[in-house]
Amino acid sequence: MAKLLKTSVKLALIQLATTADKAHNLRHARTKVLEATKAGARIVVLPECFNSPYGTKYFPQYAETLLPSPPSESQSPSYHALSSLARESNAYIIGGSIPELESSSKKLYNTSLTFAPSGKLLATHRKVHLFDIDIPGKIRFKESEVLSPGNKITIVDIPEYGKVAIAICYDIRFPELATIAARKGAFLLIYPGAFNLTTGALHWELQARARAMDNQVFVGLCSPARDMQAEYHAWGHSMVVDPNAEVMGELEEGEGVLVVELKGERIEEVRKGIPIYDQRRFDVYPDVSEGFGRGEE
Ligand SMILES: NC(=O)CCC(=O)C(=O)O
Repeated sequence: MAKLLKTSVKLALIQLATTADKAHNLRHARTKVLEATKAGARIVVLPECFNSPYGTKYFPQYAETLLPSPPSESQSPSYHALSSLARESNAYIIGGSIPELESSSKKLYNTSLTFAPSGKLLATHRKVHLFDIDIPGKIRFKESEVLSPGNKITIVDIPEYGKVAIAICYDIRFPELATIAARKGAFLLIYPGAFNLTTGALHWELQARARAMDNQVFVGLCSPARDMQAEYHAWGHSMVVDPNAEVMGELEEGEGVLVVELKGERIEEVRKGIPIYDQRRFDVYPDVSEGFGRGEE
């Protein structure tokens, strides 16, 4: 069987301290990404809403239309900063997420951009499941008040390494997305995400380890650093989990860079020991398997 992760690779998660100053956030992201690539990282991930504060009132104000051509740099500063950073650092950059304004429909999305070391945009993922929750006395948040949902699963094929699936934060709570990506051959599920002090304590690590365990793949969750002066208090604790659901590395709540080496043979080793991947009984639950695919593409 061909290895899903073709060769070992260093993955970095940047737990960035974000501010209300977008230009500062972009400069600061550059410094941290270069720190990670100096340590050997080849795939670098930024957090959800890395260029703006996280909050529905901020999304319209910080939103950018994605315009690749150079004269549009002032309209798409984050797009261009990420593209040139990928070139400068010679790494694959999974640019967390940014508020996006789709120019024709005027709709807003929470969107992740992934760039190749050439600076080329490889994929965009618009958050599919909007974060709409209401836990009395704890937290109410309704992304759907201003954002529209995306409608696709995002998998990036990196020729050197293999397939990486990208989704955003609340998307992690929907295991179908992860399972479909794994059945399509992803070796790594990446979730830029900003959980909070209520749900972070309960479910952040649990979700990461569950998605890794169910699918026997690597999982990376990348949060902004916690800022108790901000309106939204991010959980932090960015982490990488291995295909056996073991935590390979985790940050605390402050700013930090986590670099972890993903070993090429680990997925097959785990799947050999506990072969659930090949033991699924699609004959017993064919409705569930619809759309999951029967193997790698
Ligand atoms: N930004 C988000 O989608 C937050 C998701 C979250 O906190 C959760 O509990 O789920």
